[in-house]
Amino acid sequence: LAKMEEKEQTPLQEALSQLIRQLQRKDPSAFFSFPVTDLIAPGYSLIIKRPMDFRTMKEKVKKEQYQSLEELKLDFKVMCENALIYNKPETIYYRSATKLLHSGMKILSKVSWKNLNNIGT
Ligand SMILES: CC(=O)c1cc(-c2ccccn2)c2ncccn12
Repeated sequence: LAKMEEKEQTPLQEALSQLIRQLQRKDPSAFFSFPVTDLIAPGYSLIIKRPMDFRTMKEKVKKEQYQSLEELKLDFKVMCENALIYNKPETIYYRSATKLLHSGMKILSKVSWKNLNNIGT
């Protein structure tokens, strides 16, 4: 399909996209919406080995690169932990990451893979 004609999402992809939308609501400042660049964060790419952000997660859903909810949970945790590694505790990014990690894991612990799998069955 040409880029313009979006492919129909499977029920699973739809559920995962909805989950990411829920998690993004916990990042009102949109600090985690896009990949962190070395431009805004000097030395970032040298310090952070596994960068992750919500846009990348959404792309992975579209490319059906998540085989399980666990893999999405892992990317979410890595995204938050990267911010705790790179940023100093007193920064807004560190504080936002702490809050996002807690609120996000609450959301993710409520979602069971089973009911995600049963969608559309
Ligand atoms: C998530 C993160 O570590 C982050 C996001 C940002 C960010 C994200 C959007 C707009 C401006 N800054 C940022 N800036 C400097 C240092 C770290 N960051």
